Amino acid sequence: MNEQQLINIRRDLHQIPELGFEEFKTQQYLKDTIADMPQDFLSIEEWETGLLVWVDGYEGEKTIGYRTDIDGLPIDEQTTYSFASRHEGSMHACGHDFHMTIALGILDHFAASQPKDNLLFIFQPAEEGPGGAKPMLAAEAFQRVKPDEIYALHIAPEYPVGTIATRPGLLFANTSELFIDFYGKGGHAARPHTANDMVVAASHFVTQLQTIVARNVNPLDSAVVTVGKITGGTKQNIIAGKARLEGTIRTLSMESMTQVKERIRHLTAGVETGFECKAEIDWGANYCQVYNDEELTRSFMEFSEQRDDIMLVECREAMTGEDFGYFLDEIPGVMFWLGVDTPYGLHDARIEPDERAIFTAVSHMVDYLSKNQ
Ligand SMILES: CC(=O)N[C@@H](CCC[C@H](N)C(=O)O)C(=O)O
Repeated sequence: MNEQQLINIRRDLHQIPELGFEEFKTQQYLKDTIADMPQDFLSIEEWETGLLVWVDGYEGEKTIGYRTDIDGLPIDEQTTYSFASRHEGSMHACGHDFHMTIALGILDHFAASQPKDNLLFIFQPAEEGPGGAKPMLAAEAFQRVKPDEIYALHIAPEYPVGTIATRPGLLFANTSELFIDFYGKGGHAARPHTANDMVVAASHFVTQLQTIVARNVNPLDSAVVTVGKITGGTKQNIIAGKARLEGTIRTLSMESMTQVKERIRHLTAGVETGFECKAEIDWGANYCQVYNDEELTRSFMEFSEQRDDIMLVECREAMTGEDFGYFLDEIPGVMFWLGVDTPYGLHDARIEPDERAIFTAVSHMVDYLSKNQ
């Protein structure tokens, strides 16, 4: 594939973002694109809305996996693109259109030029939620072709194009979603004494949540508790009988995750008592940390450092979550950041990553995966 073809693919995919396990058009687009490649060494299997694409190696003594996520986010796009999302309310705002294009670019190379090792290209649904990696790993279809080592990347807005950033060991945090419903008693805005206001209860709770990171978690073991959404009530002059908080927890250790959840349970019980209401907690999807294999990561970093067109950064760990962590929990491998140089962060409706990063990643991974040939 030449550079223009890669850009066209990225722009096509950008227009059809779909949420987790609803990636039907995306799956069809991937299948159609792969069907245009030489087929001699390829076999393709569908898993839910994802794909597993096997490339037969000429020696085939081991199998190397390369994983991309394929889902979009529920965001109203605000870019300046002429090829903006055609799916109202959905957007590729976390770079999965880049990730897929890069995977297709690498696959296209090896479909035409048989690799020494077998390669498995994993097009995984639902990274943003509810999490496709865990069920995919457990699936018989995956276990049959399970690779011996595995790689993945994530775009990084803050680094210039040409940058690869990673580190041996912990790269991304443990995550848990957080949903809490508060149930009280609605009423007339002018008669608060006859009602039980869940906007007030939920507001107190959000303030109390801030004490967990400030006062409970060891300051040397970082954690984040973010409430990203609050809903409650129906009208300005009606007291809300119900309020809902939606958020996420991030920790660098499982011990802190257990501790944070325990504190949330206690604080919730306190609000139930203090405000005479009922609360229900749902932890949603939980992702395990992304932990890079130390030896493979050092070897990948050494390889990257030798390249004139790559600026290698040994970065700090991040509080981002990624269900690629489940693959790394079973298979040694490496995840890395790819610089795409945009002032807007991941999950920002205005993000416009620099497309030249696609060529950097394809050529780097093709060379890396060819290094033992
Ligand atoms: C790379 C990235 O942005 N990943 C997401 C993963 C979502 C995790 C889960 N749905 C949660 O919100 O806890 C992230 O938000 O870090």
